[in-house]
Amino acid sequence: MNLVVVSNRVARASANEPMTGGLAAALLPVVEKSGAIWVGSSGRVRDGAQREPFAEIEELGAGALAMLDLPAAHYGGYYEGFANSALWPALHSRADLIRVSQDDYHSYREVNGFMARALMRFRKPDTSFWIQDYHFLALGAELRDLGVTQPIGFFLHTPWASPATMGCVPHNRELIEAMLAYDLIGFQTDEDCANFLSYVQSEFDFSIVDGVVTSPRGVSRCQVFPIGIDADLFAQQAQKATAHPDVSRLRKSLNGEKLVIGVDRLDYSKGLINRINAFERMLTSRPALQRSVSLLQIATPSRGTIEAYGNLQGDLARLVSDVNGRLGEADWTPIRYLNKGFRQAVLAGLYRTAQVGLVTPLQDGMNLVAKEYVAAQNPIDPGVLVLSKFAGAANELDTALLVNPHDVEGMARAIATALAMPLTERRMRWEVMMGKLRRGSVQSWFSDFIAALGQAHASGREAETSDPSAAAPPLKMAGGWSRRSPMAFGGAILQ
Ligand SMILES: O=P(O)(O)OC[C@H]1O[C@H](O[C@H]2O[C@H](CO)[C@@H](O)[C@H](O)[C@H]2O)[C@H](O)[C@@H](O)[C@@H]1O
Ligand SMILES: O=c1ccn([C@@H]2O[C@H](COP(=O)(O)OP(=O)(O)O)[C@@H](O)[C@H]2O)c(=O)[nH]1
Repeated sequence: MNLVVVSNRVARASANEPMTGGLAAALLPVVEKSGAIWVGSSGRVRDGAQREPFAEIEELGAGALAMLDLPAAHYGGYYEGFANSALWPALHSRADLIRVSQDDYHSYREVNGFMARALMRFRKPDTSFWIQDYHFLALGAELRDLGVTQPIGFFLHTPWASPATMGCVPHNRELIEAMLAYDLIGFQTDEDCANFLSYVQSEFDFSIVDGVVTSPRGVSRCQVFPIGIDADLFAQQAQKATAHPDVSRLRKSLNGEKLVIGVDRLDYSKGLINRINAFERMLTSRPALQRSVSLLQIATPSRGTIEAYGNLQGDLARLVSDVNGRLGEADWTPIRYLNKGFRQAVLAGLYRTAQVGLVTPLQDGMNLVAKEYVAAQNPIDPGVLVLSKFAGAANELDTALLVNPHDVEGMARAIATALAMPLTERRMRWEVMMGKLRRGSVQSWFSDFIAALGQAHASGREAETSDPSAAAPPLKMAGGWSRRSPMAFGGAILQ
């Protein structure tokens, strides 16, 4: 089978540099092995109307990585604008942070259309397309407009918020209707899938049976596929990484202190302000812990040109400096705060050094850091994961200490409990989590989705041919054509 995977951000196997975000980190090893073509943004833009999109193509395992220069006139409106200042806040239940213009929406649609045209170059008769994330909600519909009748799947890496919150996104109705051009729509959790289906139910008069939506665009199956990691590989990396100079220097610098670790993009969804407040609360309400523990918070800069992110960076820097200034001593800094990224081969060793992993997002699609922290632990003496119940990962990692990230006092208590937890309890909790991580690997996430995509496409086609009303010629929808039959395009029939 030929597979084309599409995402905004891609990762280069050769780069050997810190990953920016879980999507790229998760996809790299599996796409590499699958022989698929992975298409995404190069991070560069190009002026003018491009007849043939410019793509830098390099080998990726048995397949290839194609990095496209996106149109200069639309990149900002698409990425910083509609994707990250309308969809991202809404998907993370922060409709109050939506800031977009009509032009941003136009740019978002332009880039989705541009990507669809660019993908035609990689299309063969047996190609399946797998589109990733909220940057490309309308890409499936754009591909159908170009006559693509092959399987097209979509996976959302973020949460899907309540219908009321998603209803705050400008143009939500036409955008979500366009999503029904996908054969398979994948979510991280049952709650995300249920929220999506209740939006569809409340806005449209389409049949929904067992997660299958039948609309004039065709048949779309909605299903849950929690993304995983390669836990055993991560465990090996962590063991090796203890010899890395960055890790051994950290160990030496601890002088017997315990370590709590947080690793996040600098994003308001990650709950960083509440986390720092909770760590401070733990130290002030339990003075005996002062000097005996510190927090290493890695906060990798992200989407820095967006106002909400810039504000957060300033607020966080001030808060950390205030806590360190008030509580620190000449020989003890309560919070070691870093605005840079580490390669996973080093990160794995940092996780293993820490007695507590602190992962407390206000909302998170999955949160791979939580899974990586668990996988990196020494089985003989594992650390404790303190995990927000609003991270997708909490569904599987339910023997972590689950916390409400809005409850600062509760989090302070949980961190103190984690620091004092006896070995037998730590082992018992860790073994359960590690077993689940092994069973829900990123490899099975990938192959389960691809298998379900084939089935969804086949059964959708079957349903369309057995339903007399589906035998009608392709339906012209407000936003394009249905997938019911190939359409003429540029003088040729594209199949
Ligand atoms: O590409 P960026 O704008 O720099 O952002 C990085 C990625 O952030 C989001 O990651 C999500 O995917 C993870 C893997 O499934 C998941 O664990 C996490 O909860 C999500 O936040 C975003 O969805 C990606 O598109 C970005 O590339
Ligand atoms: O310095 C860093 C910080 C993070 N990461 C990786 O970035 C990903 C973050 O993914 P997660 O799902 O936790 O959150 P996202 O940033 O995608 O919202 C994880 O795989 C981390 O290993 C990394 O390689 N180096």
